[in-house]
This record gives sequence, C-alpha cells and structure tokens, in this order.
Amino acid sequence: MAGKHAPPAVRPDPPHSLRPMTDASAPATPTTPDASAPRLITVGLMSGTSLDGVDAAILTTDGTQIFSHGPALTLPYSPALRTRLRALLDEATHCNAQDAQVLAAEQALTDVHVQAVLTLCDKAGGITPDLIGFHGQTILHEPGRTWQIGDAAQLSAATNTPVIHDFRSADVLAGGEGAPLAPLYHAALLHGQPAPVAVLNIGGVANMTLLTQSGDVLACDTGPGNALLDDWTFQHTGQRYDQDGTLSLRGTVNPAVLERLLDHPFFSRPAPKSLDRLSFHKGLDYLAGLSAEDGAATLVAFTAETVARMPLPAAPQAWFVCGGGRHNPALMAALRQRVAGTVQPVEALGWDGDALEAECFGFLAARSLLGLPLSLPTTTGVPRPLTGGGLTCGSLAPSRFEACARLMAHRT
Ligand SMILES: Nc1ncnc2c1ncn2[C@@H]1O[C@H](COP(=O)(O)OP(=O)(O)OP(=O)(O)O)[C@@H](O)[C@H]1O
Ligand SMILES: CC(=O)N[C@H]1[C@@H]2OC[C@@H](O2)[C@@H](O)[C@@H]1O[C@H](C)C(=O)O
Repeated sequence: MAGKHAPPAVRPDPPHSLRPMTDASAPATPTTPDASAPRLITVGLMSGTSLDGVDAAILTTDGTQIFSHGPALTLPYSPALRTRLRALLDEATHCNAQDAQVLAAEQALTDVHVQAVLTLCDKAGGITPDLIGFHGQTILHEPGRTWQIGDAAQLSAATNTPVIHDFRSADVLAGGEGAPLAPLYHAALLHGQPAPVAVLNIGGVANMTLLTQSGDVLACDTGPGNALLDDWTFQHTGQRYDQDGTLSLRGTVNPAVLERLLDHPFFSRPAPKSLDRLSFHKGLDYLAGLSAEDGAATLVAFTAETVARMPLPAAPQAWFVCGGGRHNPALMAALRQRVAGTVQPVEALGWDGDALEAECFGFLAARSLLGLPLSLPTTTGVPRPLTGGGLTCGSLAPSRFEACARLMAHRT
C-alpha cells in the first residue's frame, strides 16, 4: 500500500461470481452528477505491472463527470530501479514493510513519483493541483493480500498537495479482489456510448470493463497482458518488449502449447477475479524449445484467446483498447480475429490510451475524497459499493490545509 510501513491488507473470505447488479440502492454507473460537488484538478499517478515507469496525468473532475484531461507524461524507471523492483516481486511474499530492500525500493520509487508530479505541473503551466491520486507500485497481489509500496506522506510534503493513496485495501478487507479499480472510470468515460461496449486494458496484466445496455458495469482481470511476452522477448532478444510486434508477427502459434497455457485454474474461476503480474509465470516453461518468434506468437495468442473466452452476459459491439498492448499490431490483429465486434484503440474516442490508468487514479482520488464508491460487487466482488483510499495531508502549508479541510466538508 502506498503508505510507509503499512502491512499488506488481508482479506477474510474467498469470492463471488459475475452477475449484473441487483441492488437497486446502488448506482451501477457513476454518472449522476452532484451539482454541489467541487471541480478538482487532480494529478493521477499509476506505475503498472510492466515496471516500465510512472504514468502521470492531470484530470479535472467532480468524481462523476470528467471536465478535462491532460497533459500527461511517463517517467521511465531507471534500469537499476526496474531491476530492484523486479527482484522485489519475486521475494515480496517473504518480505515485510520494514525490510531494508523494501524501504530502499520504496524511497527510490517515491522519488520518481515526486519528480513526475513536479515535471507534470510544470508542463501544465505551473499549476497547483487540488489533489494527487497515488497508486504506488504493486509488489504483491494474491487472494486476500494486496501490497503497493510508495511513501504518500513524503509525496504530499514534497508537492505541498493532499494525497490519496492505498486505494485497494478497503476493498480487500471487505472481501473484494482489490482489483480492477479502473471500471468506474471506464464507465464514466463510456457514458453515452452505444452498449454493450467494452474497454480492454492491456498492460502487464489485462483487464476489461463491460458496460451493458441496462447500465451495469461488469469487470475483471482477463488474463495475461504483455508481461509474459516482455519476459520472453527479454530472454530471447535482450529487448524489453516486442516492439511493434516484430517478433510475434514472424512466428506461428503452437496450438498444443497454447492449450496448455489456457489450462490454468484462473480461467475456470467465476468473475470478478484479479491477477498478480507473476500469476502465469510458470507458463514460460511450457514454451521451452520454441523459437523466439513462435513463442512470442503463442503468447500473443494466449492474451487474445483469454479475452475472447471470457464468459460475458452480452457480447460487446465495440472493444476500445488502452494500455501498451494496443501498440502491438500482432496483438490487435489476434484480438480482431477472435472477438465479435470492432476492436479499436481508445484514441478512436479521443481518449489517451497511455494516460488512461493514471487519469483513473486522479478520478478515484476525487471519489475517495468525496466518499463515493471506488468498487462495486460486479467489479471486484466486494459485498456492497465501497469507497476506499487514505488521505495524507499532515505536512501541508497552513493555507493548503485549510483548502483541504473545505474539500473534506463535501464528503458524504
Ligand atoms: N510499440 C509497442 N509495441 C509493442 N508493445 C508495446 C509497445 N509499446 C508498449 N508496449 C507494451 O506495453 C507495455 C507497457 O504497457 P502499460 O504501460 O500499459 O503497462 P502497465 O501500465 O505497466 O501495466 P498494468 O496495466 O498491468 O498496470 C510494455 O511493457 C510493452 O509490452
Ligand atoms: C493489483 C494491481 O495493481 N492490479 C493492476 C494490474 O494491472 C492491470 C490489472 O492488473 C488491474 O487489475 C490493476 O490495475 C488497474 C489500474 C486496475 O485496478 O483497474
């Protein structure tokens, strides 16, 4: 969690199943505006499972409507930080928050986030945001536990801005998966689009949101995104990822290996469900003996096939794809072959597919400040719509603290 020394959240019970929302008291989509809600200039920060760097984006929102978005930027991790975080992912189950290696990674990570906020605010003309949404770096996510590192108090002090962090713990503690959290942002963006319609995020892990004709928001992680392909590409070429699909486009899918990869218990579990970056890692062993190209083509097919095989109550007539995977033509072609409905990058709707997750955490920060739900039974399996996130603002200058107190008065 993005708060220093906080232990990983522990979830008491296992999950639920994919179903439309039946609780009429719970709003299915976050699209009913509250005229008295303040318009907040937020900075959202997301460092995803690909370990490529920090995405930062400005979003003006009242937690329901999106008034404007951009600019945005990505601050890449240094190779040293990437290596340190990658090692931490492998060891996180045996670590606690005070271990020297965790604290060292957390400090380096916080420094990058501070730099990202300051650079972005400068790029936006020297603005001072009302609020920062700081996701932190996930180093562990498994049933009952989720752990994001990053020092929210330090970020708040360095930017003189209130910070919302630790977005996933409340959901996990209430019995939810803690992920995905992007669906309410996807739903807000999709407002007015012909349904059923889906947003598919292909990052290290892939997740989707389905907005149905009746306005229900259904979501889950679908399976691997790019993480396995990144690792395979690195092993075989020394490149961090299969840029523009050059490797996978030259390969042939191995159907036997693909079926073996698909024979993973995650795919027979009902949704909502979520994944860790390393959930399918052992699958790389099944590719032993394949050429670099055929292995890459098979992993692309694995990602696309798991999306296509998701049991959905209604087939989306359009899929809008965000995250780095949409830059891979092999992956986009594999999706188009397998799903009914059109498949387009989210830029077709005028959205920024590289900044979307960062924007999401600005949106969720505003919702957290206002006490609005971040997750629903149909998105994480949480028993009821639930808010979450922690507010850190203790070291703000007095004038900023007063502004923050005024905002808190809007909390429902
Ligand atoms: N030009 C490209 N060609 C092919 N793949 C690309 C390209 N650009 C980015 N990618 C892929 O996108 C990945 C980064 O995606 P993204 O930034 O969405 O991940 P993330 O935000 O870390 O993940 P998550 O959504 O799981 O948190 C890279 O690791 C790479 O696999
Ligand atoms: C635990 C965690 O960090 N999960 C990420 C990851 O990356 C993609 C997928 O797995 C998604 O579940 C989630 O991120 C997005 C932003 C989410 O919560 O919607």
